Amino acid sequence: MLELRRLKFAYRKGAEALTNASASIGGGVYLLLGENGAGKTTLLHLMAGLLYPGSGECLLNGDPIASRRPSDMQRIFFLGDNMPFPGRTIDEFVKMHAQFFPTFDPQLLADILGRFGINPAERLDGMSLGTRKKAQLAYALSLRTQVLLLDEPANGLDISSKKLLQEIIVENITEEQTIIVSTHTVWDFKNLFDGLLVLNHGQLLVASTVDEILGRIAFVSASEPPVGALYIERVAGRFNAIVKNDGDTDTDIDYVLLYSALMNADARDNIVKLLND
Ligand SMILES: Nc1ncnc2c1ncn2[C@@H]1O[C@H](COP(=O)(O)OP(=O)(O)OP(=O)(O)O)[C@@H](O)[C@H]1O
Repeated sequence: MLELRRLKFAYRKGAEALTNASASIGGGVYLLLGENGAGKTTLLHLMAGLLYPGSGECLLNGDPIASRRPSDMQRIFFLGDNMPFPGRTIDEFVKMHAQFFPTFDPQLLADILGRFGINPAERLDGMSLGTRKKAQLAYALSLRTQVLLLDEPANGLDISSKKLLQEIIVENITEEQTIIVSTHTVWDFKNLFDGLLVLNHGQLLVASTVDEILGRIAFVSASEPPVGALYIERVAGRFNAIVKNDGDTDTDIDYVLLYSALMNADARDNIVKLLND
């Protein structure tokens, strides 16, 4: 379990990049959304122990991650966008680094590399951007850490690789694992997520499971604007709306509509209040 307790962070010469973030994040795959500069990478770095909170805490199983206890560091892996992977080949990189992670599963690495069509003896510096990214993702997933933080994992991947990545994650995630995926392209993995985190100008507006969200609000499409809707968008003559879920209306989550609503100053407060009450 990851817990954020009134977590704050400011870069030396900047405004606060994260303001009073509080949340409890259990197992499952979470989508992390926010505009450019909203604080997503900052939050992932705090969760990985790569940054120290200005105040507040980020806890893993009750331990402050900022203490960087080896037993906690072995449970967390952060894969950034464009991260350098020193070593000539994946095999060589794994020999140098994977030993730090007791949960590393070499069979899973071989399996994922095989499914992506990557030879572990292939030189990393000769790989295309997308192939290198797939090799890095294969390594990250095969570490089987309790927490896996993926910053823009779909960057550089072709359409079939994105589909395959989604399948591999679904097949391999265990109940104890939390995977947080920061991405600007939700539709790449739209059936993958169990939860949602939304940042806006350093404020964590939403940190909920999809089930919790759908228990509070419903997503409807109608030929007339629904009365009392929390947010409405008109698309191709229809009204796509977010409404309060008073009963047990069963709808699918529309991440793009919810995100647009949360970025809309008129709709934001009511929806955030409803989701967090
Ligand atoms: N090293 C740094 N020094 C100073 N300010 C920084 C630094 N890194 C980020 N910031 C600032 O902190 C804020 C949050 O940045 P962050 O990189 O966390 O956003 P982000 O949501 O990941 O953005 P993007 O979607 O563009 O990757 C921004 O205002 C950014 O300018």
